[in-house]
Amino acid sequence: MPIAVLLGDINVDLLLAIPAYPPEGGEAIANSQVQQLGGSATNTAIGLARMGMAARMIGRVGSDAVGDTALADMAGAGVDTNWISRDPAEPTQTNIVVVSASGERTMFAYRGANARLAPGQIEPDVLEGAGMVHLSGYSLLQSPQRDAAFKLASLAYAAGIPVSLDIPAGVAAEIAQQVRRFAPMLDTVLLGEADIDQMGFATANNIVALGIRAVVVKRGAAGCLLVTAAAATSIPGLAVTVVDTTGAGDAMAAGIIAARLAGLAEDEACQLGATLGALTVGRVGAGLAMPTLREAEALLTTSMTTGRLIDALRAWIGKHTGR
Ligand SMILES: Nc1ncnc2c1ncn2[C@@H]1O[C@H](COP(=O)(O)OP(=O)(O)OP(=O)(O)O)[C@@H](O)[C@H]1O
Ligand SMILES: O=C(O)C(=O)C[C@H](O)[C@H](O)CO
Repeated sequence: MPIAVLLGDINVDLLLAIPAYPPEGGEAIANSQVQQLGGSATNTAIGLARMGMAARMIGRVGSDAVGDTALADMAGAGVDTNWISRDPAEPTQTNIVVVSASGERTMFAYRGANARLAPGQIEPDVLEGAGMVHLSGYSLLQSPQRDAAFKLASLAYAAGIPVSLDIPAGVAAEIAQQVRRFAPMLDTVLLGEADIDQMGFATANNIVALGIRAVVVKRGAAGCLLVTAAAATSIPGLAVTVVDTTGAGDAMAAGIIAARLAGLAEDEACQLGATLGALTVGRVGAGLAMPTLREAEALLTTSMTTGRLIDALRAWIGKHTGR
């Protein structure tokens, strides 16, 4: 099976669940505190590993203890960490993730070592065995990390390897110009419904018109919309109790990439993405909390009992567990 190569942030998320936001200068006492591995592309890499896929991560952490833990956690989950460098001066990014009573996340971050990933770190052999390349939208925020992302996308495009870009909630307007610059090299773009307007596109079809083969519009509890030049297909959301929305988009990307690498159709890939997204909002955080194949199968079985996707998931499980 071809592997996925991912470029983006490697973070430690400090998740604080608060009952309500305080006024500026006030204090919110959290109901709980969880510290765990995070970073959008890292979460997607772990999600892919949880699906039994091979994932190679390109990124940068600090020369600090949290960087050691992040690398060990990723390697322990089965992600190839050989293309991750250490910054001698900047810290591993730590995100304060404030989760409100409705489960919505708001983040505070210093980008530290992530932003210092340089194009010199991207050698052509990073694409050895690659079937897909995935970029996190956070990697388009600043150079030199953005230049590294551009170099990787250019190499992949030249080699005929499809490139996907996930645009996380909150940064769309900031990276709108960069998305247009990267567009000729992109195969698939995932973005939130509200981001389409914020980026000045008005409709998902206008993004497709840039030459992008598939646009996946993330719609929270409503699921997602797959838009190609030929059709728009709605994939409904699965019913779950929302605990924390952190990483839902990252999990969705993992499902889509895994299914595509496994040769499933585009709408089935989105269905698996929506399943992993729904499972993720039902738990605290992302990182090592990314759903497994068995969890995806169990949730999908409650909404559909037959079909190629379920068969494929069962075959995957059989292959990885000998069941
Ligand atoms: N409340 C929910 N119920 C069911 N499915 C959900 C829910 N929230 C998200 N999902 C699934 O996960 C996908 C991605 O979630 P969402 O739309 O919140 O993306 P996002 O804003 O990019 O997330 P993030 O940036 O926090 O990772 C949705 O398209 C949907 O399929
Ligand atoms: O990728 C980044 O830089 C993020 O801010 C993502 C968060 O760390 C978090 O894990 C949610 O995706």
